[in-house]
Amino acid sequence: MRLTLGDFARSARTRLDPTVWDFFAGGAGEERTLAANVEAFDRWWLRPLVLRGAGRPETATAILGRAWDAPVAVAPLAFQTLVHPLGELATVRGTAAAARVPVVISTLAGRDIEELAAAGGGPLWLQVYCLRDRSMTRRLIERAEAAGFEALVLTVDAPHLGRRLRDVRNDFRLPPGIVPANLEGHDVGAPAAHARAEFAPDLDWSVVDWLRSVSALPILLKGILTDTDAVRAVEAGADGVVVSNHGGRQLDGVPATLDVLPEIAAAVAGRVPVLLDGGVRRGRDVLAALALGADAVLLGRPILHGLAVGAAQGVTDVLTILLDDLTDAMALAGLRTLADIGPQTVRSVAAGPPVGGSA
Ligand SMILES: Cc1cc2nc3c(=O)[nH]c(=O)nc-3n(C[C@H](O)[C@H](O)[C@H](O)COP(=O)(O)O)c2cc1C
Ligand SMILES: CC(C)CC(=O)C(=O)O
Repeated sequence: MRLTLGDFARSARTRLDPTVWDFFAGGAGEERTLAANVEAFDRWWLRPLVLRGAGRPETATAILGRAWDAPVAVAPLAFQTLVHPLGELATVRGTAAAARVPVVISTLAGRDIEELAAAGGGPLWLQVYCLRDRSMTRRLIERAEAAGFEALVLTVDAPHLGRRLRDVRNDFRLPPGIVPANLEGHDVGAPAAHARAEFAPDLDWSVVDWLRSVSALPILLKGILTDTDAVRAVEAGADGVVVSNHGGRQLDGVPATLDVLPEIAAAVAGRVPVLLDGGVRRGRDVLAALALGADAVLLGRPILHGLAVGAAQGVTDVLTILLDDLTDAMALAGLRTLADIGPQTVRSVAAGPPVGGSA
């Protein structure tokens, strides 16, 4: 019986080729950051308040003026046809069956943008890897906007791919036929070499103006890890930031996203939404992220695990488990709506026993 996202991870592992598993599961370098993302959530306890009439809590929220059923969206994840032939199509349908929340479609998606927009799912956002070929990047954005995508998520932490040692050791290559469907003529082969050849390695802050000049969609910057860059993002006109270390896949040795969230939320000071990804696996993780300043979180690898186990139904199951767990945690913590969540909702494990508490 699969009751947790960990159960889905274990089932997925038995179904996938070990080198494909390594590509999904792995991180850069010694994977310190990868491990830290998950561990960070265990450094917080929850502080429940009783007799609050919480009943069945309401998880709905609004981000960038759009209603979401819950503060959990699907992170951009490249090459989903590697997991299941339906790839992103199953993810879009499976997500919509669980909740009305956005799915962020990767620049390196395995299915056509137009096909995904026609799939009858919920809101779609486009993740942008800005390519050396700006005209191809622009065309991708224009197609997404024409198809009804609602936001752009520019990934800012990947001038090239981090050094993922599992992939180096496995000499990992995408099988023939696994291609980025929306990048005509791109035959990826080895992902790291493809990224070195095709991603713009020299982006600076002017890229935000460029994006603004080619699209009217809201622009979020994904991969912000400092208050300095969060302020810069807001000043550059970004409509939102995603606190992310790319699931530990880029620069190993950067902190867990949850650890940098408070400084970033304080610097942004409510001017734009703050999203977070990395290591979210339980309802209480969502609570902790919101308590420490996030407006919503993105879910990464567990979506791939759901896809591997049961295509669209697997994605639905993964999201349903997480959202039921969130509702359960809110009810038990006395939180009726997301507005009840704040710094008072959590307590640092490191804080030790309360001063003056009985021994
Ligand atoms: C297999 C895989 C592919 C990914 N592809 C992309 C991508 O195309 N674009 C991007 O911005 N981030 C990509 N990411 C990073 C995720 O969007 C996200 O930041 C990360 O997975 C969140 O951490 P989690 O997996 O611990 O939930 C990818 C991550 C994985 C594991
Ligand atoms: C191969 C990619 C560019 C996708 C990926 O693995 C990532 O972004 O982490």
